[in-house]
Amino acid sequence: MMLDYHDALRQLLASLQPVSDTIPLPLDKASGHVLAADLPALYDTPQFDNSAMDGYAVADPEGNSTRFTLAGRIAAGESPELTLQAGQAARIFTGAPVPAGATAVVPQEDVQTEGDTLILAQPARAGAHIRRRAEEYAAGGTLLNQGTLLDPAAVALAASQGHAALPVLRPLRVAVFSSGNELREPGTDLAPRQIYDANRYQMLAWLAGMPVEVVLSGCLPDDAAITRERLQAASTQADVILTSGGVSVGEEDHVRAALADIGQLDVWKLAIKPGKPFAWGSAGQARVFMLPGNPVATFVAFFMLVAPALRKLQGLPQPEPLAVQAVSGFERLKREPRREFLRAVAQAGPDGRWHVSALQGQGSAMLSACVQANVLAEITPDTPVAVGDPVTIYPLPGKGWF
Ligand SMILES: Nc1nc2c(c(=O)[nH]1)N[C@H]1C(S)=C(S)[C@@H](COP(=O)(O)OP(=O)(O)OC[C@H]3O[C@@H](n4cnc5c(N)ncnc54)[C@H](O)[C@@H]3O)O[C@H]1N2
Ligand code: MOO
Repeated sequence: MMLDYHDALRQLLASLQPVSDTIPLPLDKASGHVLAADLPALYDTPQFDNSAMDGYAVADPEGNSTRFTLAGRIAAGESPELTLQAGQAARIFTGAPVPAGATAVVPQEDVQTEGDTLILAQPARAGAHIRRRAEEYAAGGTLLNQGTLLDPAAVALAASQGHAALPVLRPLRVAVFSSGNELREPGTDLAPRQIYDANRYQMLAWLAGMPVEVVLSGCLPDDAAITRERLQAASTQADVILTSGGVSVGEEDHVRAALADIGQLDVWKLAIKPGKPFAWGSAGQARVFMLPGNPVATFVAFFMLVAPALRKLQGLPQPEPLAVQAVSGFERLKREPRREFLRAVAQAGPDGRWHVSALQGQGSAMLSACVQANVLAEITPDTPVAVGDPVTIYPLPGKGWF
């Protein structure tokens, strides 16, 4: 009995332990990595009461004045000597420290000036447009929690508190192999019946968006002894070994057999389409993921299984692919016993829901639909789909959403 996708993903993720080694990375290299320890708030944020607007700081303790006498000017970066007395105002700019005595800031669009007199249409609300010291963070607290993905917002927050380097989980070391005697390197000549190696470059492209270090990359020949040797050598250098091809049932499919010889094969074959012969296991300390050779099977298996596994190994708290509910704009009468992931296009409808249409060219050798698709649409086993039926979609990266 082949495992269902959802059971397989659960089982796979449960079997993986995130890396634990920590390295420091400078801020400009930290994006996409996972924070390995809580990061302290070093300063109050903001550090001082400051203006949220270009305008005027006013001292109106009673909250009923509309006329003030201008008594000074404060720009960002300056330390005001000034203390405003009731009835006084100071010209002020966004980010500049609010002088002692000020009760509010009034944006410049809302005032008139006559010589040294500032005139408001109505009294300012107490505290208006003043960003208070420590209103966001107090020094000594936690700025970012361990396990946070260092996205642009988190990097900016760390920088805003003066952290120049961040402790992150060390990048995974990954080895990437395609396999097959028919494969040639792009840029070289093709002999008859040879094809170019698309899958190794596909896998490298998936990895390019992740905080990993590719330590080995190559093409394995259809040769049992060489495949064993290369995988064995990779297992001493890599945390993760990815292979594509040679995992099905043909006599020239040596990769799975090689893993069984040098390590351990945990699972082979899932009830998914495409991607059925997907397998995983381990060799020494290395986790091994074997992707089927058909390029679309590699695509689906990488996105739906390998990428979540890598996210788990990298310490991310929610490694599963994002699932979104949509409405089918297509009909599919076929009953397929494997759970299918169709290449599809989702668009927001006027009803505020996502509407999804399946692309032409669903063959597992047809990469063109992967290029056009912005989602994979999940078809439940043995279940026909009618227009208007609910469908789960998985947004693909690099298609304009993330
Ligand atoms: N008798 C059976 N045959 C096949 C079965 C099966 O259950 N019984 N499963 C089919 C399915 S489903 C898939 S998917 C493929 C996967 O097979 P392999 O992982 O062993 O892959 P290969 O046989 O090596 O190659 C399949 C196909 O993909 C092309 N390929 C391989 N690597 C690359 C690459 N790096 N770049 C571009 N194209 C690649 C290869 O030339 C073949 O055309 O098995 C089915 N067969
Ligand atoms: O699983 Mo295969 O991927 O159907 O082509």
